[in-house]
Amino acid sequence: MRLESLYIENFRCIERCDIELSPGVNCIVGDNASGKTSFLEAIYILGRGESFRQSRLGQAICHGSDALTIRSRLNNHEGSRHRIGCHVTRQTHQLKLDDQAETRRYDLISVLPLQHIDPNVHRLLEQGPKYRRHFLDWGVFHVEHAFFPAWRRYRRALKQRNRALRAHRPKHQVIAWDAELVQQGEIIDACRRQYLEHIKRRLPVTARQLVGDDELDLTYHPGWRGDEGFGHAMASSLKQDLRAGFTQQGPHRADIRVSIASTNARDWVSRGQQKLLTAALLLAQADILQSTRGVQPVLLLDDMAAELGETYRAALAAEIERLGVQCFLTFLSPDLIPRELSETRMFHVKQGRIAMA
Ligand SMILES: Nc1ncnc2c1ncn2[C@@H]1O[C@H](COP(=O)(O)OP(=O)(O)OP(=O)(O)O)[C@@H](O)[C@H]1O
Repeated sequence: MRLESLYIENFRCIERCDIELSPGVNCIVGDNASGKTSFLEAIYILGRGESFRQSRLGQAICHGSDALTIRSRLNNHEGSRHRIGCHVTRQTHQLKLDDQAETRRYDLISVLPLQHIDPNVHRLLEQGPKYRRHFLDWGVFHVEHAFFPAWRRYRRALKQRNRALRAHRPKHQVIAWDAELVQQGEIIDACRRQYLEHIKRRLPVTARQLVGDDELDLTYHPGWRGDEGFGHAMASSLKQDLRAGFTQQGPHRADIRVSIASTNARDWVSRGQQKLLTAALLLAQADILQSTRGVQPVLLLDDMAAELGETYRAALAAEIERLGVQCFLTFLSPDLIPRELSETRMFHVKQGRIAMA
């Protein structure tokens, strides 16, 4: 999928922007606080229906305005075209895909798969399992069709079971949810395992080069103990669940371990290497999406030069070039744009005004 155009009105410091985009590499260049991240954020909102800044969308309305608007025309290489948009007021927000009466976040995510690589991307390795589950499930969602319905049913059953546990309801009201949890949990688990095999096969050369001859490996932890399956693990942890007041085992606790030469990667590599390794994992996902579903994701890379020297920047740029997908990269200065990126369209941003260079 590619964005042909982008229209932004009253979004953070961007009062108005109406531009045609390159189907390849788009570089957004400007000083600190000029509006580069806001530009990427606007695209992210179109593809996800929410912001990566974790604030309510209403807070992104330009100070002094009542509403913000973001719109784009999209096309894919097979010629299918879409229009997506988002209109936000202080009270409400409305997402719109083509002429659909009601657009859900699910519709946007399906039509515009976005891969976002920000300066904190290394937290995927450093921080809690939530980030790694999120990473895994982004790919599983787009590639394994059985995943999303199972995930939705699992979440619903988990919520009910936890509610029963918290309220100290009788045991039979708690275990009434177990069959559904186990059935859907096993589908989620199978989808994740299958997807992880794709990742292992496609982890780009960038990552292999990064860790030299040492072995880079990903190990999946399903979220429960023992080898006898989720049903068995769930039954044997009932007593602890009743005591704790929540469901302690299951796919909602899954994790993946990224290791190099059998050592956890976060304890082994430098911050710059962590960043490159994480970016390589995310780019592998983009690669899988293209090769298995023929869908091209859009890449958003915020300040890719931060903490990366020339060699690492060149390696990352070469990988982006190889993928050949549409991407948006921000830079503080044009000198930081790697030479490996060919045919780039450059936009200058100054105090929220965006113009083609
Ligand atoms: N709702 C808003 N209305 C107006 N301006 C806002 C709003 N929210 C944020 N801003 C401002 O927008 C400016 C641009 O922020 P942005 O994060 O896009 O900059 P940036 O170019 O990515 O900067 P850096 O290179 O320092 O990361 C900031 O000065 C910020 O204070």
